[in-house]
Amino acid sequence: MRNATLSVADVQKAYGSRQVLERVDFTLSAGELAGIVGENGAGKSTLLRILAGELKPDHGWVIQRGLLGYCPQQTVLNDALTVQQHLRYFQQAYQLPELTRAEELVERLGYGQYRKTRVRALSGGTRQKLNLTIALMHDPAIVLLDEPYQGFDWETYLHFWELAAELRDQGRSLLVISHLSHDIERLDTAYRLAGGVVKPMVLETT
Ligand SMILES: Nc1ncnc2c1ncn2[C@@H]1O[C@H](COP(=O)(O)OP(=O)(O)OP(=O)(O)O)[C@@H](O)[C@H]1O
Repeated sequence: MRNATLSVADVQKAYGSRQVLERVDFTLSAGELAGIVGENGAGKSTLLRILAGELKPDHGWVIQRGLLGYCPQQTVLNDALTVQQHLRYFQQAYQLPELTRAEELVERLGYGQYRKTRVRALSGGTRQKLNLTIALMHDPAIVLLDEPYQGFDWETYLHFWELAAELRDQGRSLLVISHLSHDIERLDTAYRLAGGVVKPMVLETT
């Protein structure tokens, strides 16, 4: 496939006797905004954790070409640190010379007033904004997002999709996990995860 940045083939995963992923195959390309929808418990987070390298599949392989950004469903934040301290911490982790992009994302997502606030005092939606900022601040080529707009108000939800489309137009690859079928109209490619397999959905064009 043209400019494939993420190739997934024959990925299988069971928890004990429960086979969650039977066989997952798909490819993500540069400049593609894709999504995977599925019912609660279908295995979406399990798949994303495997793609992010956080969980080992029982079988199959994942090939990634380019830097990865991952926004997990559970935020990976420290309650005792402020927003700004998180940005500094991840600046070191990603070895970024400056925080320009991170600052831009903070402004874009509209939570600049909380820079000096400790995470324990942030609302769920604001924590999620920080989680998303951390996933994007190093300008990754491949972006894996697990229900990244949880707790967002409607306006922020729309800003999120604008940002996603912008990254796609800049040639990044995005994979968004969702349990909301109405998100599919915002995607270039939509897949449904059911019965342990991922199948393309036909998108209606207007
Ligand atoms: N660490 C684990 N050990 C055992 N079972 C697990 C584990 N993680 C997930 N499961 C089970 O595997 C199935 C798939 O879980 P997963 O979280 O991947 O689904 P999901 O599609 O992301 O669901 P949701 O939409 O509710 O987030 C569920 O039945 C879940 O209970």
